[in-house]
Amino acid sequence: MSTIHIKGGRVIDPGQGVDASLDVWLRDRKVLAVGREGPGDADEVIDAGGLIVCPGLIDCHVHLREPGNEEDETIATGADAALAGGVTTVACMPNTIPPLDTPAGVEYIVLQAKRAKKCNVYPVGAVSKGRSGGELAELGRLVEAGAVAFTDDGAPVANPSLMKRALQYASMFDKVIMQHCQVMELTDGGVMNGGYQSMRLGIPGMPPEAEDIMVARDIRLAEVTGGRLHIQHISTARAVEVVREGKRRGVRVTAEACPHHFTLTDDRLESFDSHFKMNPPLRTSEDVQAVIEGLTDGTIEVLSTDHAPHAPEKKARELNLAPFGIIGLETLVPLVVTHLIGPGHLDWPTAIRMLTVAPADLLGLGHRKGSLAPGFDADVTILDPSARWTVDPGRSRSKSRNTPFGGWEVTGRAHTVIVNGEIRFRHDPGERGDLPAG
Ligand SMILES: NC(=O)N[C@@H](CC(=O)O)C(=O)O
Repeated sequence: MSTIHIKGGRVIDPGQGVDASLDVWLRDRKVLAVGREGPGDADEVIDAGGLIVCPGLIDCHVHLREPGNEEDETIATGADAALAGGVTTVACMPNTIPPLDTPAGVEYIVLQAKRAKKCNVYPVGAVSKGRSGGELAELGRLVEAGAVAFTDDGAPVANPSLMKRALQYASMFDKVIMQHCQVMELTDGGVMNGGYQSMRLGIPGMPPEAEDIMVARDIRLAEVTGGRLHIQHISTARAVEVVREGKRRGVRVTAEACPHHFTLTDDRLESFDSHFKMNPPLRTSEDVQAVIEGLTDGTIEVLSTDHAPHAPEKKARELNLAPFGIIGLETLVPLVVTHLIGPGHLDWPTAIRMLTVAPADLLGLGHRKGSLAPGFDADVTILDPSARWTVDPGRSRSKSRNTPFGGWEVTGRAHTVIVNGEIRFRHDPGERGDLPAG
């Protein structure tokens, strides 16, 4: 029976409506108490003075690459990068090789994550067999094996009839269909956002309407089926507006935004640097502003990373041949602090909600994760809200280095991370890249 006492921190637990200087006690892999009085006999005491103590952060959109592309990432390395980013739970995407479209594939992820003993990993199953968009996967069997949601991420579920059936069938298990919204016929061969910059640079574009159209289509399908729809990595102003309007009609639609879509714009591609190549692509400043407004007004309720590691030699290829995607687990917190909380777009409780109780509810984990209520899992993230440091790709715990944020001076980082009642990450003070306070 081990007890951890986290004392003197600012406890922010939006699920419980808590934002106060309180102590937290963990015992036997569960939250024991949050308050000013607790058991005196702790095995470990953590001084959280000047720090933020919150439920373990949950990232619902992470590519771990295992099985099949272990040269980019493994479950162990990705789950370790999550810890360094303050993330205690990830939902991993099914675009592995083979894809997660069978119970055995889902069970493999669960087993490998347990062996790694880093962050918690929950598999997201494929919607269609082989992620081919042709035939529904056996969703019920995938749920039994441990799938917490379904997506064909990396590809849309393009066939509207299949999408409609997926929404209907998944709702039998109260699971969400996460959609990568892209009309492929409009983006074929595209490398960056389609618009003024792509024309100016002579780079094939992916027009925003490729996202807008599928978002609108799928919201209508969710409306007629009553199914649960989640819009992944939303990136366009029109998509945000369509989600806002769908919510007004009572449609069961949620949405997530990733840091690159609220910090970067498509003019960055003038560098022809593939670290600015991801899908959906970087959009215009109007789109960035709309994503921020969507976060501010609650249209977008989840923050995620779409952590998409690619080995350096793959990203070193010329722009139109390099794969889409960037890593993000270790820059999530600093980019949220620096570019959402710092400028006043979000307050701390709202930002923490988007990384705890909101993704927990999305993944059906809200009864045990995403809050510090007594009896909940002892997953705790302790953040240093004022730490200033410089992003150094070479120090990432990911196997890959493909971040566009290298060299950025940021504020905020993970201090201590506890998973299942065990301290699994401590930031070592004076680490290279730390900047003087002030
Ligand atoms: N988001 C990305 O840019 N890349 C994703 C797949 C995808 O969604 O295209 C990946 O798996 O690399």
